[in-house]
Amino acid sequence: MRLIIREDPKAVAYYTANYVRQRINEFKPTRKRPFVLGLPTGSTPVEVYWHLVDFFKRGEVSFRNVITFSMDEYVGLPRSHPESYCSFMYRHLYDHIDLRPENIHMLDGNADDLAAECQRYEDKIKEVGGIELFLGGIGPDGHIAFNEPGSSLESVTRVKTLAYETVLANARFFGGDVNKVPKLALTVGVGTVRAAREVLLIITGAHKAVALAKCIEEGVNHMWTVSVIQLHPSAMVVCDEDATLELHVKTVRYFKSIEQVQEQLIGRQNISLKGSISRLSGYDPGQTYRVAVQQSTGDVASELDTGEESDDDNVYDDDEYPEEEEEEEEEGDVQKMAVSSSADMLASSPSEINGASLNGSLAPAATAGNPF
Ligand SMILES: O=P(O)(O)OC[C@H]1O[C@](O)(CO)[C@@H](O)[C@@H]1O
Repeated sequence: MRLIIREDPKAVAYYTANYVRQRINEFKPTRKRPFVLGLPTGSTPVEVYWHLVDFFKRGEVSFRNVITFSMDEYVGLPRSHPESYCSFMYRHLYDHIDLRPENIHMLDGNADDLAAECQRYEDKIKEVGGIELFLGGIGPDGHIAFNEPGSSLESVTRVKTLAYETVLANARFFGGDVNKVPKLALTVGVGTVRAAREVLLIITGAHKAVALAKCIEEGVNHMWTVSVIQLHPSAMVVCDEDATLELHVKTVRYFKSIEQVQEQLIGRQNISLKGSISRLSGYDPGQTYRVAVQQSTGDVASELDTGEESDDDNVYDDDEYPEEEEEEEEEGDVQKMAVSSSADMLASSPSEINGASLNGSLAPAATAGNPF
């Protein structure tokens, strides 16, 4: 599992959106070979979606050959209700990008037969070849999607009763009135998330610090369903500093040092987007070095190996990172997307890459695209 720690929720959102953009572009989806993306709701991913909309508007990513599956939906709330997860997804993402309507998949919490609806969803996921990347959030009680404590770690899409803690947490979306929060939801299962080829979780805020500690430092446990990602071969958690408050200092340093060593010593050019080391060009095991921690503040936070210091804080210049080659797309309707170098991936904010920050106009206004 990778744990990527960024300064604050803004840096987490940018890192995550940038990662999704690059995964889609590296995949080079076509109509016949679409990129299948699982998506969460909640407040945490909102800024991720703003960035994705921004990338789309700038022509840096297309969703034309992306298929999406939402993680969950309330039972009994009309789809047109502003707090339905269906409305949420249109408001924050779908109304603003080029997804084909037929590629949008959501659970229907008003279906006559909820069990059949859940089975339909599982079948559809299989039919499109499984989920390539599941983006997820968690609740303060460590639930992933709406898989509350005690959920089977093999569970699939089903009806779930929400824990009181979750109802309380979500009351803020219903005028603070717990009585207005639906008590049932349809949710993909823990097993559904595990079956995705890659899982990326975003966890921010001190109120999720215990859940993150349970996820990272303790065993796999159905009372903290997020902990199941320890068993996943390709899982990454992107969190902010506040969410690390319950982790041991040693754990935080460990994960930060892994990122630093990879970036500074092994070299970004040798690391794939998903974190594996594929080659070792320019790597010198005997080199003396100074590690600059590239936090979003950009300051130097630690030094490894006290031998001779290099003149530069950065061992590698951005210019040294090879550009990925662009290939011809298979189909005429596929927009060509530039694949950014992995140097982009490691940046924490838009200004590090584009020299411009996200402008406020990006926050999408509620529009009428939600057909429900
Ligand atoms: O990001 P927030 O607002 O804390 O909410 C996260 C929640 O949203 C969910 O994605 C529910 O859809 C859960 O995984 C989690 O409960």
